Amino acid sequence: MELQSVSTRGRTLDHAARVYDLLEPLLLLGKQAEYDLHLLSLLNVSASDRVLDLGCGTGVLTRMIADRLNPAEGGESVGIDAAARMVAVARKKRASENCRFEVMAAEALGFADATFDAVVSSLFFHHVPLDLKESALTEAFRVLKPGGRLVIADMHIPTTRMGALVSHVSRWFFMQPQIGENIRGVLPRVIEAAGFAPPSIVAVYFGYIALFNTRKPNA
Ligand SMILES: C[S@@+](CC[C@H](N)C(=O)[O-])C[C@H]1O[C@@H](n2cnc3c(N)ncnc32)[C@H](O)[C@@H]1O
Repeated sequence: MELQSVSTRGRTLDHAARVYDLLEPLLLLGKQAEYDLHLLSLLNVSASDRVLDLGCGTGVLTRMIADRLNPAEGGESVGIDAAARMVAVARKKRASENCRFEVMAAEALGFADATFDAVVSSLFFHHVPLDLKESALTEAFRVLKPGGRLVIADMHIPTTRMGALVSHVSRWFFMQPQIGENIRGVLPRVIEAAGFAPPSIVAVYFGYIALFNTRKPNA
């Protein structure tokens, strides 16, 4: 049965699914793998962790996480994306015992409370308007266990001239007003408003992208 995309006001990438893995390295000058590795070092997964990747696209990060988990100990990496074609590509590249992909909107997660040890996301939050950023983070908080980690890579206030230039060009190129919200620095405020501890923030990729690292407080 053909997968169906879910309805969302986020900017989904069904139309780009086939070429995404070719385009992304060009747009990010091959830097994505570098900051995905940085994100993974902050995440520091244990073999038995259950990890959720929001807006997983073709599942590059979801698979990198799965490689660090042990299914025999319950380790599982789950990627969700609202775009059915992205999920179809991700599943084709790899779906295994401890690595699965679902069509789902980040603002309406179909998982029980306290299911995951960690939630991650790379370049998803600039695809959704402010109220969906808020709902997605409230949902991330709900599905995390107490003490669970949240690590996000996304556009933030540029810290270098080059970063400012790249963010203005990408706002124009992608015609996404939500990028403007990100570069005005809304994410840390929205992360805290969802109940998380204040995130630590590390600038990467010419100060154009930041890694936000925080936890759900212990109950
Ligand atoms: C720039 S891509 C990032 C993909 C992947 N995380 C990566 O780093 O390559 C953003 C993804 O968010 C997805 N998306 C947009 N709105 C969404 C929503 N409300 N819920 C879940 N995914 C969404 C898009 O379909 C797209 O695949």
